[in-house]
Amino acid sequence: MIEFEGVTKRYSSASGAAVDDFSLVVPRGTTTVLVGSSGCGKTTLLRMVNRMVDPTRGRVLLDGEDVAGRDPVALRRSVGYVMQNSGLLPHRTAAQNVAVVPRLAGRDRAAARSRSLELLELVGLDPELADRYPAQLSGGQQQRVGVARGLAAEGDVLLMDEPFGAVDPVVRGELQHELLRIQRELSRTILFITHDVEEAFLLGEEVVILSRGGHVEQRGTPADVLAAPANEFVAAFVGAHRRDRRLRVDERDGVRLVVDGRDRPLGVLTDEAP
Ligand SMILES: Nc1ncnc2c1ncn2[C@@H]1O[C@H](COP(=O)(O)OP(=O)(O)OP(=O)(O)O)[C@@H](O)[C@H]1O
Repeated sequence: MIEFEGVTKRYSSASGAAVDDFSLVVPRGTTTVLVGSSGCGKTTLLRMVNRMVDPTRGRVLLDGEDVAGRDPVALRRSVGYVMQNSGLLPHRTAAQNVAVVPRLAGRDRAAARSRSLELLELVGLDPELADRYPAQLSGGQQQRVGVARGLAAEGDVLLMDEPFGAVDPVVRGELQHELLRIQRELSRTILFITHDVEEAFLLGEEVVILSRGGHVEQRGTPADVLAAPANEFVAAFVGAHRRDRRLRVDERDGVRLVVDGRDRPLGVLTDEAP
């Protein structure tokens, strides 16, 4: 479990607060997505969890323990972290990049390699690519390696900072669905940040809509937020007024189709249980 207790961050005494009095609980084994536009403080919040940023005020607790009392290096080894541009070491192969994590945790070379190959398989990387260098992989493949490396941390917390932001929409969709599958299997405690509300709705069991200064405009399940935006800011941000979000049922040849506001069919209505 990750808990933010009234955290504030000022990068300098002259500047305003990047994050002002933010509180949140991310329950164990769930995915919470922080979503908001550029500069609202998402990365600052994420980095407080592994002490890449220390709060000016307030506390962050991991499983009840204040991270301020933890050794930053040991903490960062135990918390998985996946970033937008994968952050892979260019002179290490995909398998070596992942194996670095278990090696640092004290596993021997053979055990670290076997763990690395297991994780690369879990994230859907073709085993033939394991011994390639990052520059020999596509952006999407590099991100898979980045996710495998994040999962190699021994703790159950995974921080994901716009991990799929730099890949094309098709690959992005694949990676999102892979993450959902992996999460069904592993039940990690995931804090994910994005500025893409569609991604937040797809991945988050809970979504937190932020405005400047890490101000929480609304938090809830995607369904709660979409059904009842708390205010105009949220309604505009989630596109509640967009025509293509409105669905209706259309009957064609005796089949009831669900279509969106642009007449695109989304699926078939049946009376069967899912
Ligand atoms: N190291 C730093 N020193 C000074 N100011 C910073 C630093 N890092 C972030 N800030 C400022 O803090 C505010 C929040 O930045 P942060 O990166 O957390 O936002 P973000 O929501 O993650 O944005 P983005 O989506 O663009 O990455 C911004 O105004 C930013 O300029």
